[in-house]
Amino acid sequence: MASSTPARRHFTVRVPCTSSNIGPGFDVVGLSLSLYLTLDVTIDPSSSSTAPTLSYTGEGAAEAPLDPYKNLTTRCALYVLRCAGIHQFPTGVVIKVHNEVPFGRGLGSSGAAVIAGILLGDALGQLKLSKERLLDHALMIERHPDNVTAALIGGFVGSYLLDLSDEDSQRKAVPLSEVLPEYPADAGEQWGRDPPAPPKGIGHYIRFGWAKEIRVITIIPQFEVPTAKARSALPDKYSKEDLVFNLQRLAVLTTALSRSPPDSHLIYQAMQDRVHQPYRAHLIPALPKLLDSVTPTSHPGLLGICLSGAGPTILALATENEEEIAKSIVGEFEKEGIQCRKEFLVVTEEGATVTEHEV
Ligand SMILES: Nc1ncnc2c1ncn2[C@@H]1O[C@H](COP(=O)(O)OP(=O)(O)OP(=O)(O)O)[C@@H](O)[C@H]1O
Ligand SMILES: N[C@@H](CCO)C(=O)O
Repeated sequence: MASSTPARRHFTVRVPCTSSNIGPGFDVVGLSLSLYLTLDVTIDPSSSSTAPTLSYTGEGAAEAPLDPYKNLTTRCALYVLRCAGIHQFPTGVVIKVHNEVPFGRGLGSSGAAVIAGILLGDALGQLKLSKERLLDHALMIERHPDNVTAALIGGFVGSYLLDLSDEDSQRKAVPLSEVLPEYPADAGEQWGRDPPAPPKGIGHYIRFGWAKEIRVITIIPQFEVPTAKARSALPDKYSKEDLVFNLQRLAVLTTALSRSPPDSHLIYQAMQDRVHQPYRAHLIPALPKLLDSVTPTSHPGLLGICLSGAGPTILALATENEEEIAKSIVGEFEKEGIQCRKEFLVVTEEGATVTEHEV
């Protein structure tokens, strides 16, 4: 019997940006927000092109590699395919990327790129992996679960990663997003060795509620802080007092943000942090001043303020007066000679999506 030619396909992958930590929840909580990384993907199996053709518009267009073996998203897709025993991309893949998520600002651009790549690999291989299995792959690439879990699941999410074995945590064949700029030479697809599939069920998460009154203000400075640099500024050990300080606040915060009407005094205090922000202050000049001067007393309507992810973006939560709050934060950055853009964002109920279109 003659084998049938694979059908042409057209699908869209859409992944929200994320703000992680929300003060005390370092590497634990993430919030998915309404700036998106979108891939428009067509597959024409009759094409002679073996490597995907990538084009890219929007944030990061000048930096993002268009070589599919170097680009973070397509490397993640290839990782998923190879874990499933599929050694190459299908022929005739054309990917048009449009990105609204600024690079290196603390809004989860790398997490969005990783989730987009995992979903791309799943869709290209028609693997139909479960959300849990998709997350396993993402967590082998971005080892802190906060951004990738919120980007995949949507909403306000808490998560943890099970301890990996020494062998799993050191696998060179995984395209680690913050550690390696690209696959190490001996893990390239032409070497033909497929990476072992990730261990099963390594990421566990829960979605929290989000009070409908809470609005999200992001102030995005015009400079980047690479996450790897912001993580290397952190100490290896913490005092018992500082850990207890954060644990107490995080326990209160996850429920406080779900209650209507939101209690500004409870939330403001519960968003204080001693685990990452103090150690990153030298990377974001206005940060200490901002955290001290923008309060529910000085700015009625404000609920809390913190560094978004590894920074430099500032996340402020408020029930009203968003314009005034944003203006004050922008003003503090301007005093340091730093220009910013402000975005009033919405918490996305839906996480990452893949939509197949008729061709
Ligand atoms: N859409 C994308 N396509 C390709 N590479 C990307 C994309 N988005 C991000 N990256 C890569 O990830 C890097 C930024 O990742 P980094 O972890 O430093 O910051 P971030 O994810 O924006 O911030 P945070 O993790 O604090 O939220 C970029 O410099 C780029 O190399
Ligand atoms: N939790 C991470 C988020 C950045 O990706 C950090 O603060 O380093």
